[in-house]
Amino acid sequence: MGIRTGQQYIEAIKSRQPEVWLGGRRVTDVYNEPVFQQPIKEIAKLYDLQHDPDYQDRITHVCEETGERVNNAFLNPTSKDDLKARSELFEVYARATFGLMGRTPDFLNVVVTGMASNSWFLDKYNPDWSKNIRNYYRYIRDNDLFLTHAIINPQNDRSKASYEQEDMFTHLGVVEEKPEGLVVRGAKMLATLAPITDEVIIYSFPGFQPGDERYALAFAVPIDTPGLRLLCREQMQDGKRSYFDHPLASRYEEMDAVLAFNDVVVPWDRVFLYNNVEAANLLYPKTGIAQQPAHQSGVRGYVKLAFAVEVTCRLADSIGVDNFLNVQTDLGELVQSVEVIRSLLRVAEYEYETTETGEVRPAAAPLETIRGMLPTMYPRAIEVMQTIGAGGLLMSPTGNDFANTELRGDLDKYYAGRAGVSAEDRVRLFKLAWDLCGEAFGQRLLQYERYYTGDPIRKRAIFYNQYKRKATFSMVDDALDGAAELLKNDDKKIERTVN
Ligand SMILES: Cc1cc2nc3c(=O)[nH]c(=O)nc-3n(C[C@H](O)[C@H](O)[C@H](O)COP(=O)(O)OP(=O)(O)OC[C@H]3O[C@@H](n4cnc5c(N)ncnc54)[C@H](O)[C@@H]3O)c2cc1C
Repeated sequence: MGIRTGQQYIEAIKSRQPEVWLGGRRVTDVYNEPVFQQPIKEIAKLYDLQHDPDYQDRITHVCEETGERVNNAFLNPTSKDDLKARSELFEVYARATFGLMGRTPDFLNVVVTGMASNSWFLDKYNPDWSKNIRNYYRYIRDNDLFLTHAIINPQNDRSKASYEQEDMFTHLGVVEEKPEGLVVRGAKMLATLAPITDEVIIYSFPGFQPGDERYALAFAVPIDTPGLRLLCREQMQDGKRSYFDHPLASRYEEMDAVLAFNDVVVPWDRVFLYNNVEAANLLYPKTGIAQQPAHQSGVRGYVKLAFAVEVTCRLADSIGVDNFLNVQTDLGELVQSVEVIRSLLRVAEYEYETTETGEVRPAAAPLETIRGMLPTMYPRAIEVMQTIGAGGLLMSPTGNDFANTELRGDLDKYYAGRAGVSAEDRVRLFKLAWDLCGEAFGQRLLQYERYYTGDPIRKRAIFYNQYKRKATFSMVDDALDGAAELLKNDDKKIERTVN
């Protein structure tokens, strides 16, 4: 089939009945559930872009194996141009959603492509795993599927390993092997967009210990697999709020869910790794599933930061405060932070690495630096937005107020911005900003930037430790050696105090 249309994606959603729980009730019609409907349509637009003549060549390519057109997320990059093709896709999708939807289909499609093109790694442990991931890659590529993932154990007692938790199957683990597949039980989190996807893939960050064998697993199943329960967080909007009052929250809410597996049978041909602590710990470092998706996240994060900064600049301009030095300094800082991330991305793409098998990966250090810096840069942009918007963020009237002719005169007068900015334009802008910096929707976006791919605190510590293993810090020796050399000949001797 190759690239899907938005309508084909919607038909797929309508055809399935995943076990979705939301606010204490079972959702029986995902497509018509108000909170899911607009996000489904936003994802559908991304599928449609693949058929848009203005975008098709930029975000898709003809697959050598099938001759069909497929998304660039399924491209195994073997050159700098391939990386650029990937980057272009990431940016087109990110700009279509202002970077506010983190788990658009490209993200996990890149993960699976990375696993499949490094299947040699799994081959060492079990040739079936390697064959399974390659077949799965072909299946999602040729059917253009949308995946969610859950790689974290639920937050129970983090001081204990999975096997030490009170109930052996609190964290997702294997109960038994059957002829038809593995039976798995327990939970994983935090599957963003799960209710509106086609499939879920399970794998984990490294950190398994001996004793964790039953939890060391990777597999994929359809999202409506019997026994798989999707426990959604509280919705942040009811799906009925107006586009005038909530121009972003009404469109881009990404539902997150804990996945509870109640004796789910995973067919053997969908098992990619199982009962092997070493393989589970090496999956990330060996298969490029850190770097390739981090490229997507970096581009997406860059667009999201740039968007927040643009909103803040327009906010300041609309009420004439960007003539003040303090405001200019804050805005300058934000624009520079966008430039930092943009530059890091370009460095990552320019200083790419080629693996022994010929896969081209964006450089790890700049991508990891983006990962380390965005969790402070994005919240800072939001803080400046709150500071500059000040009380105005809280006093916006609604679309219904503007529609009321009795009020309209007052609104046009009291809510107008600087000369040339009408009341309606100013209020719409402030509402856009409030969705980002005040609404629960915006708080989730902030938390997303901090945690979407693991704990930034530990990740930065790991980054330093890896850096230290390679670094010699030799400039320090050069400086000390130079001074020691001079000391021999010079009269600037060590001063000694004589009592
Ligand atoms: C909005 C959002 C969307 C997400 N989407 C997805 C998704 O689609 N798929 C997915 O799999 N995951 C997703 N995640 C989950 C994300 O991977 C986790 O939030 C992240 O890995 C951090 O884990 P945690 O939330 O369990 O925090 P914890 O690991 O429980 O950490 C809690 C606190 O304790 C500290 N801490 C914990 N353990 C240690 C330790 N050993 N040493 C030192 N300090 C420690 C941490 O620094 C942190 O401050 C998402 C998260 C968010 C917020």
